[in-house]
Amino acid sequence: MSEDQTLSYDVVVIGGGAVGENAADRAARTGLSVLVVERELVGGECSYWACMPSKALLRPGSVLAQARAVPGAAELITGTLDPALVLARRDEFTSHWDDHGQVEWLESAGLALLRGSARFTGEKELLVEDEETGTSTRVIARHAVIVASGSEPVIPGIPGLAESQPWTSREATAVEQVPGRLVILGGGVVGVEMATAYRDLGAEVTLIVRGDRVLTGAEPFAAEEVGTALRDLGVDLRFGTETTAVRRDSGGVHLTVTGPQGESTLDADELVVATGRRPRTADLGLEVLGLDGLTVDDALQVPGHDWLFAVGDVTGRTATTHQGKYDARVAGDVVAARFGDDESLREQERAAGDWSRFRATADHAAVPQVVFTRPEVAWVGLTEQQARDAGRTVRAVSYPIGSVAGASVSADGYHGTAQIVVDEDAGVIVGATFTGPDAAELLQTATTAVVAGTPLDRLWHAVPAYPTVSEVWLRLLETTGL
Ligand SMILES: Cc1cc2nc3c(=O)[nH]c(=O)nc-3n(C[C@H](O)[C@H](O)[C@H](O)COP(=O)(O)OP(=O)(O)OC[C@H]3O[C@@H](n4cnc5c(N)ncnc54)[C@H](O)[C@@H]3O)c2cc1C
Ligand SMILES: NC(=O)c1ccc[n+]([C@@H]2O[C@H](COP(=O)([O-])OP(=O)(O)OC[C@H]3O[C@@H](n4cnc5c(N)ncnc54)[C@H](O)[C@@H]3O)[C@@H](O)[C@H]2O)c1
Repeated sequence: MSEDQTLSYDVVVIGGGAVGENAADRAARTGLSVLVVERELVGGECSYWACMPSKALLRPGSVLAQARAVPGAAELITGTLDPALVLARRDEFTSHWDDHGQVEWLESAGLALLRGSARFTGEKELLVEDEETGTSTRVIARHAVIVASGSEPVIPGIPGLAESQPWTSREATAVEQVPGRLVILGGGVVGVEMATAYRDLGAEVTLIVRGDRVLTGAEPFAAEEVGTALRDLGVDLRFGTETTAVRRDSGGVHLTVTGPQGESTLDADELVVATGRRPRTADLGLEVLGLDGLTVDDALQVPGHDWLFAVGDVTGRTATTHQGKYDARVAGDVVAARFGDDESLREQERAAGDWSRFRATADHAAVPQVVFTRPEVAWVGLTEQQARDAGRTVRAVSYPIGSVAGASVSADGYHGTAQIVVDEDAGVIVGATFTGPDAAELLQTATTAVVAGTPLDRLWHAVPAYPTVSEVWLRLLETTGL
C-alpha cells in the first residue's frame, strides 16, 4: 500500500463509535478542525452490535411480560413472539448495518471523516490504511489525538474453543436464524441479557457460570433475583461449571464441562462467548510512543503525553456507552479549551477541579449501570460491600417495590427490590440498586442524589407523585428512620 496523501488537522479522533463521535463534536466547539478516523461503521459497536440491537431483541419479551401482568390486557395475549418480526425491528434499529445516517450527522457537525485503520507512526503522526480502496494516508495532528478505539471480546484459551467458531456478542446481536439450542459462556451482563433474549426468541438456552452467581458486579440480592428469574424463564443455569474443551462438527458444538455433578458433555447448535472484553489497542502502534496501554487521568489525558487523550472502552475506565460519552464530553471540552484560542476557557480549564465540566469525577463515585433482564437491574455508585471495603460506615436500607401503590397498579404481582446504601457519617446516599419491571427508570433520581451528595433530610422534601413506582423513594427514606 503506497502513501497517497498527507492530511493535517488540529485534532484527530481514532474511532467513530458513539464515544469518539461525541469527543470530536465537543473538541470542535472552539473552532478547531477535527478529523474522525473509522475503519468499520461510524456509530461503532453500540449502534450495530451491542446496545441498540440487544435492547431491540429484549424489548418485545419485556412488553409481553408486562402486559401479561395486567388482567384485562393479559387475556388478549394468546400467542408468542414472532422471531422474524423481532429481528426485522432489530434491523431497523441497526439501520440495516448502514452508517449513512451517522456519516450525515458527522458532516452536519462540521467534522471530517477518513475511512481506514489508524496507527501511530510517531508523536501526533498517524498512518491510516484503507484496505477496501488500497489507499494509505499520512495524518498529522497539529494539537491532539483522542483515541476512542473501543474494546474487543476476550476468547478464553479453552482447548478447541477458538477453532469451534464461537459467536461473540456481534453474531449474537446480528443473528438472522435463531438457533434451536444455544450455550452461553459467562454470566456477566452480555450473558444474562442474551440468555433472556434468546429464551424469548424460543431457543433452548444453557448459561454456564464459573462462580455461584451471575452479575458479580451487582448487589448479591439483585444477582440472585436475576438468576432465579432466568431459571423461571427456562434457562438451564449452571453455576460452578468450568468448560474444559470445545469441538464443532456437522452436528453442532460440543462442550466438555465440569460442574457440581462431575464431567458431562453439552451439545448445542451455537455457542456464545460472553467472558468479558479488553481494550482494543493491539494494532494502534502504541509501542512507537513507548506505551503498552492507555491509562488516563480525570481530564482523560495520558500522563506524560500532553497531546494524547483516550476515552470510552479503550481506557478500561468505562464499559458503557453513557459513561464513555460522559468522558468524551470532558475530553472534548478539555481539548477545545487547551488548544482553542478562547483564553478565558483555557484559564477555566487550567483552574478546573473535581466536579467541574473539565474533570470526569463521576467515574469514581457515581457510575450508573442498567441490565435489561427481567427483572431489570439498575445500580449506581457503591454496593454495600464496596462501600465497606472503602472504609465507610454504611447502612443498607431496602424496600419491596411491589408494596407501593404505583407498582401494584402497574402490574399484578409486581416483584422488585429497592436498596440504598447510606453513609452514616455523611448522611448521604453513596449507592443504590433497583430491580423489577422498568427499574431502569428509577435510577436517575439515585444518580442525581449520589452526584449531588444530597443529605437524606433534604431528599425528604422531594415528594414522589401518587400513585407512581417512584413512591418507593418515600418508603426508603421512612425506612432509614425519617
Ligand atoms: C452486547 C453488548 C450490549 C451492550 N449494551 C449496552 C447498553 O445497553 N448500554 C450501554 O451503555 N452500553 C452497552 N454496551 C457497552 C457499549 O457497547 C460500549 O461501552 C460502547 O460501545 C463503547 O463505545 P466506544 O466508542 O468506546 O467503542 P466502540 O463502540 O467499540 O467504537 C470504537 C470504534 O473505533 C473503531 N476503531 C478501532 N480501532 C481503530 C483504528 N485503529 N482505526 C480506526 N478505527 C478504529 C472501531 O471500528 C469502532 O467503530 C454493550 C456492549 C455489548 C458487547
Ligand atoms: N446493559 C448494558 O449496559 C450492557 C450490556 C451488555 C454489555 N455491557 C458491557 O459490556 C462489557 C462486556 O460484557 P461481558 O458480559 O462480556 O463481560 P463481564 O465482565 O460483565 O462478564 C464476563 C463474565 O464472564 C466470566 N468468565 C470469564 N472467563 C470465563 C470462562 N473461561 N468461563 C466462564 N466464564 C468466564 C467472568 O467471570 C464474568 O462473570 C461489560 O463491561 C458491560 O458493562 C453493558
